[in-house]
Amino acid sequence: MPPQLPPGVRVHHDHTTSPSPGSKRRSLIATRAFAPGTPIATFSNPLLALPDGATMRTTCNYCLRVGASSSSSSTTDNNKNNSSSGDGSSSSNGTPLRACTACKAAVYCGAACQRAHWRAVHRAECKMFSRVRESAGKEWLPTPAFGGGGGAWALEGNVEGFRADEALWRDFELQAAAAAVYAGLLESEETLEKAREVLCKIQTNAFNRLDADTGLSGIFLDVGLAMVNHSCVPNAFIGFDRRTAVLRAERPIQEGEEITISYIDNALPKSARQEALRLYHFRCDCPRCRDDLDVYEVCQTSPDIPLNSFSLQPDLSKLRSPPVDRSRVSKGEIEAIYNRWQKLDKPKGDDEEEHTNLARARWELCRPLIEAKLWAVEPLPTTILELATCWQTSYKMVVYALPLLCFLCTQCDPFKLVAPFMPARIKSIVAVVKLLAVTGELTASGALATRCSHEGVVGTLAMADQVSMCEALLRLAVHHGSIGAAEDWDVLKQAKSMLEDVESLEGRDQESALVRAWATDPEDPDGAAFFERQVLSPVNSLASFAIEILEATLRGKGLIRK
Ligand SMILES: C[S@@+](CC[C@H](N)C(=O)[O-])C[C@H]1O[C@@H](n2cnc3c(N)ncnc32)[C@H](O)[C@@H]1O
Repeated sequence: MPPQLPPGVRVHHDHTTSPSPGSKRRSLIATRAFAPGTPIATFSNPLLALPDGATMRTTCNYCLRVGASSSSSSTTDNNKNNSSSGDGSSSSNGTPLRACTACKAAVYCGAACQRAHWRAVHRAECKMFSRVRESAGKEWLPTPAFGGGGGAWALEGNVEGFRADEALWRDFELQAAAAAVYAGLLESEETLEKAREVLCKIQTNAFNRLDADTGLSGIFLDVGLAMVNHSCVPNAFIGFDRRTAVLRAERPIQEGEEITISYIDNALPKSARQEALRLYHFRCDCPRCRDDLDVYEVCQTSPDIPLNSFSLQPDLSKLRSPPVDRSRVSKGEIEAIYNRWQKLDKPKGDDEEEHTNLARARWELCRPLIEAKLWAVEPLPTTILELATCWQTSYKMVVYALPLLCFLCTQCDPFKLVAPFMPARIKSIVAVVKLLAVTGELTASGALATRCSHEGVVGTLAMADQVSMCEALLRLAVHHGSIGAAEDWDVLKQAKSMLEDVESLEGRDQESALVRAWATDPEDPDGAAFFERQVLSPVNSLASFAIEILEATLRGKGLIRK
């Protein structure tokens, strides 16, 4: 039985090339045209939706939102006949989780999620968990990442490919044996073979939803969504909202066109992408791989460039012909830089000094990219982002995180992710707003210069209308977030709530009207001039200090006064 597919998509079977290597077998095809950002299809009846092992006790087992740690002494209702709305709508972010009183393995953020999970899967597994708990004599047990059967439809498993990977196959053999014991099944060769096949299918078709910003965690497998193939220049992307996955267009999609997503971080250099795709057992033949294109080359031809008229990179000519000097560094050198960068040891804890030392080593490795101004080429943007993330929570460095994030929003993100509604772009903008809230207070109290020795940063912030900057940036985030993300996405909810706060400030009627005029029509002359002068200009000015701040901090010269 083929999977039940939502409207908007169909499965295409590649019969002609069936067993040939490189054949995609099945693909998901659009049954109508989709504009960038539009939802293509929603998948809300997953075969598997589990927290992963590490987050099992901190994630609601039904809605998969992260909560506070679980309490095993709970007395939650485990009434098997109880029906409920079961929509799992309670937000469990930070909510204490309660364990099922019978098995103590599954945890929930509330009774609605517990009832819904009971109906969906838990009634079939609860007794088994209890039995294993009794025989193991432990208070609680992890849910095995094995279940659901995976055989509801003939999912691709690449079993022979996995079998050829000795270390991984040994791991699958162990997991399969453990799963058979767990499920109380006879450890016959037939059972173990089936279990291994299920593990291969999960590995091939499930999505890992771990995302600290959304508060989502876990493994998600839907047999319809599992028909989407990979491309490093995808035309679609997936967003998760609790137990639902929404497939959205990233680029314009025509009726009859294959829908593709990226299984990996597609901004990585080619060999790193190939390594990341190794577990999927195919050789990618997308244009990025075929011609070994870098992010700027992919960006230059992206049909999404015009969407940036309403963004922090509204100069579309920069996106069409990026100001980079490729002659200074070869693609082979970039591969080598990335490999060396990845091998550097990461600090185990939160020690700021250790993180700065790592950033210093990474920054030096990136020097050829810096000299060629290839700001959006990995591993440079990740080096900057990780440092900015570390500085955001540092009393000493928080102000310096602002130029770094402005730089990422203007010089890196739009080239890496051309569609402005991509969640990573929105996250960076909201991060800038949060930092402006800090610098705004420091400016108002006169304390900014005591926390930042860079006169350019202090001067720019002193001259800026930081509240209007926040308002305009939040409008960008809310506009694009409403296109590319779930309404319930924490970052979007924060942006909406901060926008309400800013709009409710008194004495800003004129500024608010101009921001609104620009947000309604970016071509409106007064609104556009206001955005250019009060938002874009200070954001670009702050961004222009990022590299010298990084050089000064990471090359040990102390922060320069400019
Ligand atoms: C999630 S499944 C996608 C659906 C799959 N084509 C099928 O027929 O079931 C992932 C598997 O599809 C195949 N696949 C995905 N993208 C591909 C691509 N671009 N080229 C060739 N095979 C691909 C690989 O075998 C991969 O392990």
